Amino acid sequence: MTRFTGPLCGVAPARRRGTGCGVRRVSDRGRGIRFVTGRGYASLLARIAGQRSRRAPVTGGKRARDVTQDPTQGQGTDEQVAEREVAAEQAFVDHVQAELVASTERARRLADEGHQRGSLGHEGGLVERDAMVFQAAKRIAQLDAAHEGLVFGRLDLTSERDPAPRYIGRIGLRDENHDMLLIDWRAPAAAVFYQATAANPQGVVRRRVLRSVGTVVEGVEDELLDAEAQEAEEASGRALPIIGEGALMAQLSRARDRSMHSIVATIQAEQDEAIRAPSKGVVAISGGPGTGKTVVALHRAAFLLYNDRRRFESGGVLVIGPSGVFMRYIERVLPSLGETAVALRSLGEVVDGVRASRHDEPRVADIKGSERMAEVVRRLARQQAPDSPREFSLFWRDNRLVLDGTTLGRIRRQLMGQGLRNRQLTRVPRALLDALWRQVRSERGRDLGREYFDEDLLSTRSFLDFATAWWPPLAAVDVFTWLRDPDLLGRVANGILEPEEQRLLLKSWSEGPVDARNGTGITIEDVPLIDELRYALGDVPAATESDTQLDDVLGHLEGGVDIQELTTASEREYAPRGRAWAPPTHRIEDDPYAHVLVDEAQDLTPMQWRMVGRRGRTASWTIVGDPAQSSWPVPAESDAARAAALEGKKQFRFHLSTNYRNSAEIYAYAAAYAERVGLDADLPDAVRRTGAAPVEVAPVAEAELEEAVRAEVARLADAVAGTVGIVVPVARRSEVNGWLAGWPERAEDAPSAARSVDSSVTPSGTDRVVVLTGLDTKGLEFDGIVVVRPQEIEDESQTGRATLYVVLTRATQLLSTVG
Ligand SMILES: Nc1ncnc2c1ncn2[C@@H]1O[C@H](COP(=O)(O)OP(=O)(O)OP(=O)(O)O)[C@@H](O)[C@H]1O
Repeated sequence: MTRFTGPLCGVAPARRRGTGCGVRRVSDRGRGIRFVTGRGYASLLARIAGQRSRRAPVTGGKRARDVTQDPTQGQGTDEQVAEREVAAEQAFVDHVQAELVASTERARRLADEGHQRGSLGHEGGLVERDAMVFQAAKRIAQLDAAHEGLVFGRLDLTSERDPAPRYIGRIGLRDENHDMLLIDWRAPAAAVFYQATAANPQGVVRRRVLRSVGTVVEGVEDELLDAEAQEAEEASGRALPIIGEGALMAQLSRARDRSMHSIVATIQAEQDEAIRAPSKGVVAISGGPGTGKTVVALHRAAFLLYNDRRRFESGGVLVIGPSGVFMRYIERVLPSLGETAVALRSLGEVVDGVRASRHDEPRVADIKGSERMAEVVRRLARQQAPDSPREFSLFWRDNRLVLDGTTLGRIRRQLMGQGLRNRQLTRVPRALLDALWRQVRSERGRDLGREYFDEDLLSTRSFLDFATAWWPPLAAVDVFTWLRDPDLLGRVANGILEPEEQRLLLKSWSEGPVDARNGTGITIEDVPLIDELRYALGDVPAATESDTQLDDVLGHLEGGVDIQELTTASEREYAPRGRAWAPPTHRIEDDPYAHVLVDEAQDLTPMQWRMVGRRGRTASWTIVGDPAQSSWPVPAESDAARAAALEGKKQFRFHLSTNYRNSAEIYAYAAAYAERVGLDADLPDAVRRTGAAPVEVAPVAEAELEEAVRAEVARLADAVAGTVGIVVPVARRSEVNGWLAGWPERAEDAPSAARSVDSSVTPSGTDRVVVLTGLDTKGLEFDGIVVVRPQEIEDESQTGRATLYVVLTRATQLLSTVG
């Protein structure tokens, strides 16, 4: 690709002629397209510039000098040309911002009007209000999110194609006349912004990225895609100067904070293809570390919502990632693209009402993740509830009626054969009454008749107590705790799990009581087991949760399962930020989504695939992963579970080949490690050089480890502007966190270190320096990484080499290992 770079700011000296932007405004309203061309646009800019100078200056950034009315436009030094270009873009951005304010105001008025209609009180008014408030609130949410860098792109096409620039934004925007000001980046008309290359410019002469802080344009970064066309344009008086070093490098070199940012301005062509892939079947995106798989998948979610809003908003989009830290890392990307109607859940939060954040140790995690657990759980779901009565008897009209173990066993098998256990609740009384009525022999009893008999027993306390205790409604979480009984575990795991495996499981479940809602007593690896149980048992009828009396059961079940909806779609959608978690619905029917996006898919265990698969039986999918980063030791078993979860769906594969995260020096080091330890790694090209090779600190004795780590952390924290991660073996996490909490020079960088010594507590989302285990780092990135005792990380699990490879690929600028 031809690029022109000038001595100061990259303006090609030979290309500084020209008299103005020659911009025209595009409208697609009415018949065809209406243009406001050349002179018209110049006067629009002049008008906007005039308005802007009367407004209070925007704080928080350097304001470019306004030179849009400068008659000498097109002449001057490189710096002057750059300033003029920035000022012209600022004028446009100001105009868009003014429109945004007006548009938000219109949406608010609409919402107010909706509320007023609702207060009229009649039903029609309420329905109408809900619809209006829903639409207006959505628009307001979108527009608020769009305030940051709303306008980020500009395309200048050849005059034959379109002499007016096209502006690309996070959302599309029209002015009050419905003229198009800004094209939504997801619209077909914006695709060329990402797909045009120097080899195939598709009519684009210049692609420009606006670098903004809030609403202030700080600079522009241009790419010249067609030098010949540019010459021709300039010859006819249209100036298209080229400024800056290119947007991508500027973006990649920025300091990292604790959040992932949208890449909407610099999406690369191969990434764009994956983002815009059709919304059917399974889109599988692969690629090595740092190739943008996560960020591309998130932009794809935004694309799908834009493209088929009705389908994906009403059906729901579920984004699944490995951990709570990771979900917090990515949570701003979609709102910054104007999309809020997406459920973000870590693997410990996939099941409604269950929220686990702690991992089991690798040996236990391997057992719990294995497909063999599905059969263990199936058997568990058929067990009789511990402490439930084993027989029943009563005298009725001269008869002794008895339900003994054999009779109850027969009834139990018969009911189990008819479907899910909780769904049989309505059939239990009749089945028991049938067996009892058969024993009524006395004339006195028979003469009263069956109907009388049923009614009499259904109002007999001892019978009701027996029936509800013998066949209680069972919540999955409660049944899950039965596994803590060694005898019961031995029965259901017989022939499936070795005694040593059972011992490990019992040990993992030996800690205190369980409260699944806040993760007490359960791990991320337990969640798929609980889900499996939910599906094996069937839903617990909501009304029986607090009251298990049979008459309540009957009352609710005779007329069909009538469970109150606990949250509405709009409640879920407009939950305040940071509370994406929806209250539990407990309904299996509420599990499925219209689109399921799985990140770090290489790590899903077979049991997790079963759990996730249930959420997407009829969905389209996006799955991203890199097999070389997998921490599951039996890939074939996981592949089979994944294939079963996606059965019958067509797969579309995309591969990303450039590493945008690591410096070339760091990635060369990580790739050499992967090769040395025999990982079959997909090795992308790292495009950015820093000149800073990774540092291996000579092995230190245990007594000197803290000081060695402290020195490296200090060196990196001084050298980089952004985040620093200290990555440690699992067994050292608390210890190293304690060190960090005690280093006074890091008090400002790591204020929450003292609070998060317990490994189940994740470090705060704003700390600049944090301690993480190898597994915690999945999907994250830091400017600097200090790896403590890498050999121990490698040795601590069967897949320790893959984990260490992940760790070595997390740094953007500096990497240090302390052996
Ligand atoms: N086109 C792009 N423009 C700017 N930055 C990009 C681009 N693509 C990716 N990045 C950046 O590269 C980094 C890595 O992206 P991301 O985390 O999505 O990669 P990944 O393939 O999921 O990584 P891994 O598998 O190693 O976790 C992020 O900082 C992301 O913003």
